[in-house]
Amino acid sequence: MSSDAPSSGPDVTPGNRVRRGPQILGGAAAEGPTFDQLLLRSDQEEPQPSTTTDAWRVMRIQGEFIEGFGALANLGPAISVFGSARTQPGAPEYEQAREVGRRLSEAGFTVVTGGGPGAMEAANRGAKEGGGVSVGLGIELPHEQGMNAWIDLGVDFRYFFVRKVMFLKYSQGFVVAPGGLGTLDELFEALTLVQTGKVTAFPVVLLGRDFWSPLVDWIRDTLVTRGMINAVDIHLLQVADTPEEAVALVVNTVAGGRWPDREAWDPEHHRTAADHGMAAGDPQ
Ligand SMILES: CC(C)=CCNc1ncnc2c1ncn2[C@@H]1O[C@H](COP(=O)(O)O)[C@@H](O)[C@H]1O
Repeated sequence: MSSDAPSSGPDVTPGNRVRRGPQILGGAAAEGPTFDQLLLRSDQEEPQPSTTTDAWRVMRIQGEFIEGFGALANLGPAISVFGSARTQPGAPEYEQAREVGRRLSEAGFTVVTGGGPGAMEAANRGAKEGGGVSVGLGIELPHEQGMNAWIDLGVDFRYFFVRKVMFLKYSQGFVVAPGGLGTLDELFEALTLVQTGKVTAFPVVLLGRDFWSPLVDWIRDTLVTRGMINAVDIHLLQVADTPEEAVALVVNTVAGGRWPDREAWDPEHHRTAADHGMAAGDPQ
């Protein structure tokens, strides 16, 4: 598919490595409240009929996990790319996310995104341009936008939390482009899971030093200084200036196995990233 191909629909030509083709699970267009909204609203606000009680909802949530696991089970090595839904085509951030998608697919990774517009679309588009497999894990939203046009395998989720499990379970690392609350949510979910040892060897690379430096500075100067996190935790993040650097960091970390190796880390002596050969990814 050429880089200027119209966004007319996913390329599911024979020979695509994902034979499953586009697959939409769960709800698409959301008329009325979404499933997440129904789950999270208090039953006190409005009495619920028995078929929409939380107990029944658990069965639907379970079904969504089963469908998601089934659809994604054979994905192979994958990296998730997050970033703003509002990044416009042609913007530097869009082109960078696109290059990340392309470089990841050229390195043999499936590219997973939230399936939406902006940086998600850019990364999916880059993945297709690089000849790789492009996956979108969509979410039912009050104002549904639909999956972007650059996806081989699309799975729509009703519940944000189910979808977040899929990102973590089926990718080996995250590249995070500039974004807003949704992007920060995905970023901090991953960091928390690594910090608490629920996930190991999971690189998280922030793309765009200008954008991310104030956050990294705040984490170091406030969270570390005030004892909210350990000094070593800052090394859970790696910052990249360019798509090339971001992809190199994430790919090398995945290839290297366990990172951050918290057992080998010596918090007492606050060893630097350079001691571990991680200077390239040291957040400055
Ligand atoms: C323009 C607009 C609001 C479109 C919404 N359409 C979306 N479609 C799919 N995933 C989304 C969407 N909005 C937010 N997300 C999730 O949150 C992240 C982006 O949120 P944000 O724009 O940084 O906060 C994405 O990585 C994605 O996983």
